[in-house]
Amino acid sequence: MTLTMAHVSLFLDLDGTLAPFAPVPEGVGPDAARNSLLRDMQVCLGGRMAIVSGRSIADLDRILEGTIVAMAGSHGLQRRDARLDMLTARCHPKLAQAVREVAAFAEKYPGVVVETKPLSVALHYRNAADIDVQVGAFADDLADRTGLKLQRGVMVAEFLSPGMDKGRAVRAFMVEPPFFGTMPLFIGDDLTDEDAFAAVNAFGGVGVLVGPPRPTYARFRLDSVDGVHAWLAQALQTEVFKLEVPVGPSYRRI
Ligand SMILES: O=P(O)(O)OC[C@H]1O[C@H](O[C@H]2O[C@H](CO)[C@@H](O)[C@H](O)[C@H]2O)[C@H](O)[C@@H](O)[C@@H]1O
Repeated sequence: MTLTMAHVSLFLDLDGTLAPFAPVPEGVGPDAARNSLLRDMQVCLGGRMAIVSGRSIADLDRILEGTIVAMAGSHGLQRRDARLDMLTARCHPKLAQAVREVAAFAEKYPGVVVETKPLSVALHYRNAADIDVQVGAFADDLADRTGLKLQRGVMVAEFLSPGMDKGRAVRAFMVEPPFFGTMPLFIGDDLTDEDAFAAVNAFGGVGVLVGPPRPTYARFRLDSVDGVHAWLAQALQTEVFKLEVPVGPSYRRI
């Protein structure tokens, strides 16, 4: 499948898609080559490009050096539109309690990293021993007691205000200029990106999964972060997005 750039809006996840994983969240920093590629892509698409991430917008600006205009951060709880207007959800009244309880849980398990964000708290256990079961029980209970939404990703449990996700963020961009009326393309790797894959499908667009095949709403696949960079560079040169590797019928959820 080949998509002419002039008809496309591009939505990109950050961690695992544009940036390789690091042991801790702050381990991801600015990268001159990546940021220059994204800047060029934003210009080439006439601003029809947005980063859609679980990170806060302030953190995205740190990593991307403030060069990208449209962004959804904190899984859509924060959104900066193409006119630079900011929309931010209210902080959940039980967030402070969740931060305390997550910190207390982390003290029991070496390697667990707590990331406190403006509108959520994430418990990362990428570097901890096999504690999936303990995290699962703790996270379900905390979400039940606080009313916070539990968002699971790969080796992470995050607690945030209910009501938003990456799919809703993509939908919000798609009804505004300069995105309105174009075909959305979403590139992402994590479970949290599935809402966005489903959203682009509803707009007649296409999702691209980064990494090995898995059950997904995405229709195409790229192998790795390096593969995403090379694919974006090729698109800039040719002014078309070429989608060559289907995700495989047995993995398609739709
Ligand atoms: O939606 P994304 O842009 O993919 O962001 C998802 C989360 O990414 C970050 O955590 C992940 O990457 C870290 C750095 O590589 C890694 O240490 C951690 O284990 C991963 O879960 C970020 O820190 C989170 O805030 C984002 O929600």
